[in-house]
Amino acid sequence: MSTAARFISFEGIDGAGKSSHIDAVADLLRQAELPLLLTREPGGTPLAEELRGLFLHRPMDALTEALLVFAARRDHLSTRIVPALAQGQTVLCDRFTDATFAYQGAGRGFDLAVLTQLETWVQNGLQPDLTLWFDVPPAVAAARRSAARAPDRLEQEDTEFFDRVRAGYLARAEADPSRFVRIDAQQTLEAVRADVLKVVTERVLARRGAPT
Ligand SMILES: Nc1ncnc2c1ncn2[C@@H]1O[C@H](COP(=O)(O)OP(=O)(O)OP(=O)(O)O)[C@@H](O)[C@H]1O
Ligand SMILES: Cc1cn([C@H]2C[C@H](O)[C@@H](COP(=O)(O)O)O2)c(=O)[nH]c1=O
Repeated sequence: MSTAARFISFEGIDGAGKSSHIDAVADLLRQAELPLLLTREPGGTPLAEELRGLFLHRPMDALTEALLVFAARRDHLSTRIVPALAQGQTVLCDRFTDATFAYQGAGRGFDLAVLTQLETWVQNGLQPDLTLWFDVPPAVAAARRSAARAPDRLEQEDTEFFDRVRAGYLARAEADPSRFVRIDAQQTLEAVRADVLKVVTERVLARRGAPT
């Protein structure tokens, strides 16, 4: 049997619903007494949270976006994620590098080879063990967002942008099918939650104690 996933990322276009389910995953894992780090990107450290504020609200080109998210990621990895994994914690991360390939790569059209190079430099081979991709049509996500909050800089992009971002996630999922699990996020909140908790039960809790 494979080992339990310990680095888990949550991905999807803005408004897909992923943030609504991370707390439920954390509750499930805490009940099983797993030590947890709950974090997000861009962000997760004081420096990376400052970069997040700039990223979400200041105008900038695609290369600047990519450099900022990878700078934030480097600090996040070296000061929070890598130490947490080394201490045996399970890491739940709201977005990671797949977002960069989807948003800056597919959405903005930025050079994927450059992103791959940055990914290699910054992550040195480290990837999530499991990525839950909350997949939803952009029109559904836009309706959810507009009912919930004022848009930030990325959320002001049009439906075509989010169509490309969604296609970017699909490409990443197809390139790494054992890491990705697609969640049909168009369902009700309850149905999505049931799917998410089933995957986490199978890929984390049921595999605890399996030989490495
Ligand atoms: N399955 C669902 N059905 C209906 N509404 C939903 C569903 N999932 C989430 N929502 C609602 O949609 C809104 C956006 O959800 P949420 O903030 O979890 O999305 P998100 O993917 O984390 O977005 P972002 O990445 O932009 O933060 C919230 O108001 C939430 O209650
Ligand atoms: C990590 C990462 C994120 N983004 C975008 C995606 C979202 O629009 C925002 C983050 O907001 P959220 O409410 O925390 O989901 O940032 C990006 O474009 N590139 C990235 O690498």
